[in-house]
Amino acid sequence: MFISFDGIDGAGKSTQRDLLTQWLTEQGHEVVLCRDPGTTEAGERVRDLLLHRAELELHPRTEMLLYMAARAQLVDDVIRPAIAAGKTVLCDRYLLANIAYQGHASGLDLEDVRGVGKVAVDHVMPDLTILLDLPEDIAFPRLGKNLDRMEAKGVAFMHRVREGFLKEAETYPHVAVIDASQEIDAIQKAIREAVSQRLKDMP
Ligand SMILES: Nc1ncnc2c1ncn2[C@@H]1O[C@H](COP(=O)(O)OP(=O)(O)OP(=O)(O)O)[C@@H](O)[C@H]1O
Ligand SMILES: Cc1cn([C@H]2C[C@H](O)[C@@H](COP(=O)(O)O)O2)c(=O)[nH]c1=O
Repeated sequence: MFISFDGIDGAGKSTQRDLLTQWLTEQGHEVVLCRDPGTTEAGERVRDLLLHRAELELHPRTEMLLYMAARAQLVDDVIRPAIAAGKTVLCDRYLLANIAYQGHASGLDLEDVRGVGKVAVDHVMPDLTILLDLPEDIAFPRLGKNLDRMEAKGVAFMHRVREGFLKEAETYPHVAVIDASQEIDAIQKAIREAVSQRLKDMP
C-alpha cells in the first residue's frame, strides 16, 4: 500500500505519520518512510534549494518543475521498488501538493501541472491520500519564527493552498479529508479508520 499525507504546513502530517507507522508496524506491515521533496540524495539537494535558499528567486514554473524532478527520482529509487517488494510506503506529501501549492495558490495552469505530474509519477499514485485539513490561522502560528521559503509566503498564501486542497479532494482519487483541528488521538483514529477501509476495498 502507498499512503501519502498532505495538507498545509503545520497541519500535523509528521505527527500523524509517525503514529500511523507505529500502528501499521504492529499490524505486521514493513513500512518505508519518505518525504517529497527529498529522501533520495538528489531529492534532498533539490529540497534544500527549494526551501532553504532564500536568496534564490524561483519562478512558479521553475518551482513546480523542481518539485516534479525530485518526485521522479523518489518514485524510481524508493517508492516503486518498495511497492514491488510488498512494503507499505508512507510519504510526506506527493503530487497533490504540487497542484495545490504551484497550481491553485501560485496560479499555474492546473492542467499543465497535472500533465507534468503524469510524467513525474509515471503511473505511481497513492492508494490513499490523507488530507489533513486545518484553518491556516491555527496552522501558521505552529510554524514558529524560522520559516522556510514556502512557509514565508505567508498566511494568505496558505489560505489559497488550503482552498486548493479542498477543491482537488472533490475529484482526486482516494482522498480522505480529515479534520485536523481535533486532538492528536482523534485525528489518528480517523486516519486508521480510513486506512482500514481502503485496505478492505483494495483488490
Ligand atoms: N492535533 C494537534 N493539536 C495541537 N498541536 C498539534 C497537533 N498536531 C500537531 N501539533 C503540533 O503542531 C506542530 C506541527 O506538527 P507537525 O510537525 O506534525 O506538522 P507538519 O504538517 O508535519 O508540519 P510541516 O508541514 O511544517 O512539516 C508540532 O509542534 C506538533 O506537536
Ligand atoms: C511536494 C511539494 C511540496 N511543496 C511545499 C510544501 C511545503 O511548504 C514544502 C515541503 O516541506 P514539508 O516540511 O515537507 O511540508 O514544500 C510544494 O510547494 N509543492 C510540492 O509539490
